[in-house]
Amino acid sequence: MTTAHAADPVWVVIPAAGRGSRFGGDIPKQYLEVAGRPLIAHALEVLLSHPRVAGAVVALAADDTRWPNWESLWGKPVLRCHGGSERADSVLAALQALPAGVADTALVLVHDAARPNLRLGDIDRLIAAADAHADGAILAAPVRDTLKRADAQGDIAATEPREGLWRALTPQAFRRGALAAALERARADGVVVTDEAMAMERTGLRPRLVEGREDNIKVTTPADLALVEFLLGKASQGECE
Ligand SMILES: Nc1ccn([C@@H]2O[C@H](COP(=O)(O)OP(=O)(O)OP(=O)(O)O)[C@@H](O)[C@H]2O)c(=O)n1
Ligand SMILES: C[C@](O)(CO)[C@H](O)COP(=O)(O)O
Repeated sequence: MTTAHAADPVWVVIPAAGRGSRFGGDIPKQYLEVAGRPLIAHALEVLLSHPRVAGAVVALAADDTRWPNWESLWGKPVLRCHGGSERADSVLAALQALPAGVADTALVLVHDAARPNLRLGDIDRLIAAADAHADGAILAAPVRDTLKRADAQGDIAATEPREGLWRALTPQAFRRGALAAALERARADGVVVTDEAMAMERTGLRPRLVEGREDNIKVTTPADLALVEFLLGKASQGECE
């Protein structure tokens, strides 16, 4: 498998077609206003501000009425497509919606719309790792807590070893053609992959883990919102770089 060259343009895919069922509420969480802007705007803008990034495709729900019709940000194209019933379907649809001139060897960064607190330093290190590692790379955070397995009653059944365990974050960086093929293969096998790396691992590849910021959190429940609001406020003041 070929590796990307350091000057090649990188494209961004943002899965943003989720319903936010765990979050609840009437507004899909990706459109909740946080630190003065919709959640989806924060990560999209920091990704598009990176000099290697050429543009983005955002996967939206077919009945999405809240997309602000951005067609470009930072002078770069922001395209959109309809997502699917699973996150992986939305990612695959966005890969297929990339402009025709984007090569199969082009590096694509897949990033959750629900992760607004992304920093340029993490993007830099992820792209550098993916440029150099043919199997791709993902941002991740080492598990620092003791892990317990629950029984049916919600009591502790076991303590699981945490050595070598990491929490997968996003962006996850892979080459367009290889990622699309891996996602199509998982779909054909009837396997729902929960991240892009899982699809690539299924084909025998071993993507590189790149330690990312612990505060690159995914807004999943209302409890996450206050923390993200605080973190984005600090980021806007130039802190926590
Ligand atoms: N069919 C789907 C499901 C999820 N996503 C996106 O994938 C990201 C991470 O998913 P998650 O946090 O689970 O979002 P939701 O699926 O909306 O949340 P829930 O599982 O609570 O419904 C989100 O940006 C979400 O919009 C997507 O594009 N298409
Ligand atoms: C892709 C991801 O954010 C990596 O941790 C995670 O798998 C998304 O899970 P979700 O249940 O779709 O939010």
